[in-house]
Amino acid sequence: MKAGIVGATGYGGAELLRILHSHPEFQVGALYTSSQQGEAIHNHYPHLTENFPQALEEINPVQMAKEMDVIFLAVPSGIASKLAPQILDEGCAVVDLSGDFRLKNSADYEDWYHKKAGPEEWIEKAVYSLPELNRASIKGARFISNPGCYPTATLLGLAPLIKEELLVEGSIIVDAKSGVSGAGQSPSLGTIYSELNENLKIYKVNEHQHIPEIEQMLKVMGYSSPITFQTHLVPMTRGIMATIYGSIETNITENDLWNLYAEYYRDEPFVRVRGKGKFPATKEVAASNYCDIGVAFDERTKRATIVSVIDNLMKGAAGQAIQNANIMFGFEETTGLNFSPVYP
Ligand SMILES: NC(=O)C1=CN([C@@H]2O[C@H](COP(=O)(O)OP(=O)(O)OC[C@H]3O[C@@H](n4cnc5c(N)ncnc54)[C@H](OP(=O)(O)O)[C@@H]3O)[C@@H](O)[C@H]2O)C=CC1
Ligand SMILES: CC(=O)N[C@@H](CCC(=O)OP(=O)(O)O)C(=O)O
Repeated sequence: MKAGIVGATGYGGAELLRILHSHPEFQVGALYTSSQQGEAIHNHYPHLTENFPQALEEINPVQMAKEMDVIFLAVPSGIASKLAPQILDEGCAVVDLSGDFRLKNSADYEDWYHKKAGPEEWIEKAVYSLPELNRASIKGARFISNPGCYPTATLLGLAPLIKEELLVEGSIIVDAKSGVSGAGQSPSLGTIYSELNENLKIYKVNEHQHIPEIEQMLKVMGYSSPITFQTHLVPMTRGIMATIYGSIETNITENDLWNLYAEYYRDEPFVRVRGKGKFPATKEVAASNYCDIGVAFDERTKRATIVSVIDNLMKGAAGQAIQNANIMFGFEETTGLNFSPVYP
């Protein structure tokens, strides 16, 4: 299968290349760029020297669709909404890493992303794919909308509680933290060293574009109240930790909660539930496609605390995109993704 990558010079693109380099089923057919046509990728990323000799090509959706079996869009939101329809119209499969086709309600997209939504027809056809929660709907799809990084950590952390209808409506609070690679490679004041180093900042308070994405999926799963969701920038390169709080009125113990999570994720290759009293750290999933989860229940406050960690560029972006592409094309879901985390 020939895979083309648009936005290969970005962080998500670089991770796609790292995975595809040793993927037995997908071969990197072409790399596309809006700014570096004719250059070799190793001029931008010396760590890829000799891995990908082909020159970066200009973005021509019709041509790309003719030459590739699947196109990964690792471009900013607002760009994918223009490219994806043209590629799909030519019959080529697309996996979109951006937020452009995740929200089924265009008005929500325009409110939270402050950009014009893509064509209604393709918003409807896009399959929002978090495999652990809805892998059945991915098989046979041609257009995958890959979930956001924070929603992946949050929804995997919440799913067992939502499925068992244990959470009191309106009680979910998510305190999420991300490494700076989550903001991509383009420099900005907030991401320069002197602003980040020895610092911890909250951002997009009550305005984060991932709030409607999480709420949309929770609704499908049966929980319809709004959530409180806040994001913080941490002076580290990779990783997301979502610390999730929710009230439980049913009579349960911490042991019950742990058994629920262990059972729910027992057969999932990429979700690892920590043992009782143990909580994951971001480094324990670095550069891997794992989501690691720890759970606790405070019998005094009747509140559950769920800690969910992922690598934002892997399970939060490129890793999950390949996982989805594997399912879409009928390959073993874990193909090319059996990385142990990098530690320390
Ligand atoms: N970083 C993360 O942790 C996550 C990112 N995402 C999403 O994935 C997508 C890629 O993110 P990321 O790799 O971090 O971003 P980067 O900013 O690192 O890279 C984006 C790439 O998009 C290309 N690009 C920029 N403008 C245009 C344009 N007008 N037309 C076509 N291509 C353009 C650029 O490549 P060139 O100049 O070569 O064209 C650039 O390298 C985004 O939508 C992001 O929101 C999703 C989950 C997590
Ligand atoms: C640290 C950091 O800035 N993270 C970014 C993640 C954005 C992202 O991945 O955007 P979409 O999923 O919406 O495409 C943010 O919080 O906006």
